[in-house]
Amino acid sequence: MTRLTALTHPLYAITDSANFREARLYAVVEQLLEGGCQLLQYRDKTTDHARRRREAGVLAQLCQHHGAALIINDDIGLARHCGAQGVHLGQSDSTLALARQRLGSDAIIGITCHASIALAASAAAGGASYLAFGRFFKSQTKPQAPAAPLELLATARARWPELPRVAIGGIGLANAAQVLKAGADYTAVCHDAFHSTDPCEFANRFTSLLPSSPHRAPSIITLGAPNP
Ligand SMILES: Cc1ncc(COP(=O)(O)OP(=O)(O)O)c(N)n1
Ligand SMILES: Cc1nc(C(=O)O)sc1CCOP(=O)(O)O
Ligand SMILES: [Mg+2]
Repeated sequence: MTRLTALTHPLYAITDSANFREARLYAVVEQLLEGGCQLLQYRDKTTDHARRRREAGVLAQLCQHHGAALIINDDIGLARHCGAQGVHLGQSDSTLALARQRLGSDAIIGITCHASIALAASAAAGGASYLAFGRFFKSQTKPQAPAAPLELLATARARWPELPRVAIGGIGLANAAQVLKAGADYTAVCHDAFHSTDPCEFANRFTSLLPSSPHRAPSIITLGAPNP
């Protein structure tokens, strides 16, 4: 029987693969996982397929060891190859339907919706596991990403209360609480997570940023179960 794990930690770490590769990448990821991070995205925009396969394989093992979920950015084939729990797809990537067909009903499939409720409606209707909105702040990793207002998160929560919302773009310890309060379930963080002097402590500090409600919203990703 599949063991279900509720991913309650609000940090969704995204690898800074432009600056961290192989051993240095694994070292930071291990610390983030030790600090409680339960959701990791491998985002590497290169075409070095051998290294990408190697790194994704090691990250899959590290995540499994810590009970965390590994999501692969853009690449459904790599997600299948390394046994990741899902993929993240943007508007110019493969389709949600193809990802669902190739990865199955339990897979976590996240969709970039930028600042658009119309894109979110299409992702929700197509069976997305989470909706990603952003960029909310100035991003060092992707400065050209289109900006989004924080109010969007409450609008999405009202319309799809059970569909997890991920916020992205320039998020760190200084503004994550604001984003969670505005209606995000998860804060996706690349630069600040990988450039922290103590990634374990960085991840750990996100635990105390959760909104004070004793019951987290129903929109929590569960590993091993179709979502939402
Ligand atoms: C959690 C999350 N949200 C948004 C993105 C951006 O995806 P995309 O628009 O496909 O851009 P790239 O990341 O592929 O450059 C993401 N990766 N993760
Ligand atoms: C990959 C990505 N996508 C974004 C979007 O808005 O779609 S912002 C972004 C970069 C996130 O990294 P950082 O935490 O360093 O800002
Ligand atoms: Mg993409």
